Amino acid sequence: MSQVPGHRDGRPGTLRLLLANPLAAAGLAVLALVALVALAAPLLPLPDPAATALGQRLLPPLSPGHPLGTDALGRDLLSRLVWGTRLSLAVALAATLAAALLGSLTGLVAGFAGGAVDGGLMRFVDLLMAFPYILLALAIVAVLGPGLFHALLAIAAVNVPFFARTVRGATLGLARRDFVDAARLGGAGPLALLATEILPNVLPVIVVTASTSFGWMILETAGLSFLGLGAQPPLADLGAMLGEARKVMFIAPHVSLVPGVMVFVIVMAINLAGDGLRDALDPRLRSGVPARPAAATEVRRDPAAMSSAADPDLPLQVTGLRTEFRLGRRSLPAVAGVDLALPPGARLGLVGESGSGKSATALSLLRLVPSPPGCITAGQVRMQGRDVLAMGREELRALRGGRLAMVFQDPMSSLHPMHRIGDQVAEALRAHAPIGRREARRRAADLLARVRIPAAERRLDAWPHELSGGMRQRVAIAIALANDPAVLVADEATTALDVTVQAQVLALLHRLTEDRGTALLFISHDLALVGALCDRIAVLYAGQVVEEGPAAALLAAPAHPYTAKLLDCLPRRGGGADPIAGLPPAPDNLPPGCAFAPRCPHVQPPCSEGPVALDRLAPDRAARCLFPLAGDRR
Ligand SMILES: Nc1ncnc2c1ncn2[C@@H]1O[C@H](COP(=O)(O)OP(=O)(O)OP(=O)(O)O)[C@@H](O)[C@H]1O
Repeated sequence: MSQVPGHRDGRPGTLRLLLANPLAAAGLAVLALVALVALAAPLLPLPDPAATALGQRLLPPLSPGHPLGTDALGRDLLSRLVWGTRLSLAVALAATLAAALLGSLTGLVAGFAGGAVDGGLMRFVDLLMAFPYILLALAIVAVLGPGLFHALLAIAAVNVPFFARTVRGATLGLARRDFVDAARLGGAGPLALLATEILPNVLPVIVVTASTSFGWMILETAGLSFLGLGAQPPLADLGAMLGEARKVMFIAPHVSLVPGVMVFVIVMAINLAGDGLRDALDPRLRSGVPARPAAATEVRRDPAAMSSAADPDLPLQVTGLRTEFRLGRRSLPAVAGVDLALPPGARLGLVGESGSGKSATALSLLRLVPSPPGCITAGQVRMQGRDVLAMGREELRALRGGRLAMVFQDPMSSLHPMHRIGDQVAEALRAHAPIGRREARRRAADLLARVRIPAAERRLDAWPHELSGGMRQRVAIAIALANDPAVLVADEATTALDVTVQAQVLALLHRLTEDRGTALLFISHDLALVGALCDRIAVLYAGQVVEEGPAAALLAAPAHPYTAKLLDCLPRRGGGADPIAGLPPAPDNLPPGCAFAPRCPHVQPPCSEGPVALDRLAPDRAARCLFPLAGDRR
């Protein structure tokens, strides 16, 4: 793939992202134009903005020599507008920089240091915020005396608290995060932590706060000048122009309209550009257009390449599924043509190394891969014959958490911390069935009992943080089971649990498939765990199934060298594990031929010649290998 110049990873830069957002680009263009004209004011063939000509008072726009007319003293409005804009922009910019610097520093120190430092600094900030800001600014100017510089100081001072509070909030959230603790453990001092760990994360917040405050500062400067406390004659910024125009507002409205429209245009342009900047600076939104992920993964399939062999009896049938992540001009095929079939009550294990595409496959089934950057580009996901990838919004909403449910790795992030668990289970029930609160609560208690939560009735009122990790995962499973799903997808659902709890959750999942005929897709990197639970296993490598078959047969005699190597990685009693040499390839940089060839101990020249198909070895086994292991080679 070709790359965007200047960006190693091919992602678009901030400016390109900003320009890709039409509103932000329009705001930026208007702002650039206004700033350019203001900067070029001394070079433009404009009359002196302070030169009065009483004989030419209040000329209307389009008068000869005065395109925007004149004011009450006969001064040229166009010239005053350009010079006034220049002054307003300069004051607002200086005040923004001063407030951003002082406020951000206060917020950073308060949020990072905590304790008495935080208390002292924030009480002072609260004190400043206790006064209406315009009153405070008036008070400051009253003490210092009128004048543009004093207005600048007043406006900067009243905006310090906004920066301080915003930056402190962002810093507080970051200061106790694991990556900061890791840097602290690595020996970084407080200053280094602030500069290298916290500041880069807070910077987008500062930039966005500054960009929105800039608009406010233009209005505030205009406000003070309008009241006669800012720019003093003959100097005039936009606010002073408005103040002077007030007296002739009814006989010559254009005199106030000219600066008024300019204030409106600048403030709108700044807000639009500021919004776009916030999106462009957020690395999570950098992967394409600056937008938040859509409610469902985008599907862009070639209709001509759709297969039609649907089996209406299968709870889940995946054919040729292909999911890509589009990062600028790069395209990472995380799922590269996956086929899976789950009959009722089946337990299919999906295993593979980190990055092999397990989660991307699982999320694609529910169309939960974030778009952008994710996009499903080929294949079908059928539930009882209906193609999930062709479903509309409502149908998809009913399906998720209904017939097709999912359990994630970390129950703490899937459970809402502010709702009692009984309410969360009841909500899952009520989202899919028209039942009352009392009935939902009764069924919620049944569900908690079904997932073996002791004293289920009492636990309904517990908060997520009051439960152990294992209990939380059971609640997540209870929510997934609320609507008796035909298919349950469990993505690393037991990875965060200790072995005894893990065994209990596995037993629970096993019983579910046996008792209710729920088909289970169990995703894990742990082959032993998958072997203990599942009746079939599919091994994923570089987004493709490389081997599939009954669990016992596949574990006893793997056919693909990758499966064999994965088995070697399992710790053995009395001996260590044997890790696989090398690293999995990047999805967008696969070797020609078999993706495992560069790491394969049995590689032969034909392996690197061209794509390798998933071949049937027996009626119920398949491997994507030209030289599958057999007999003593296994
Ligand atoms: N939001 C994303 N943007 C860009 N690339 C992504 C994104 N999510 C996943 N990928 C890439 O897709 C590939 C597959 O990732 P996936 O999360 O499916 O792997 P996995 O097998 O589930 O790994 P793990 O076991 O570590 O969770 C990886 O190369 C990963 O870097």
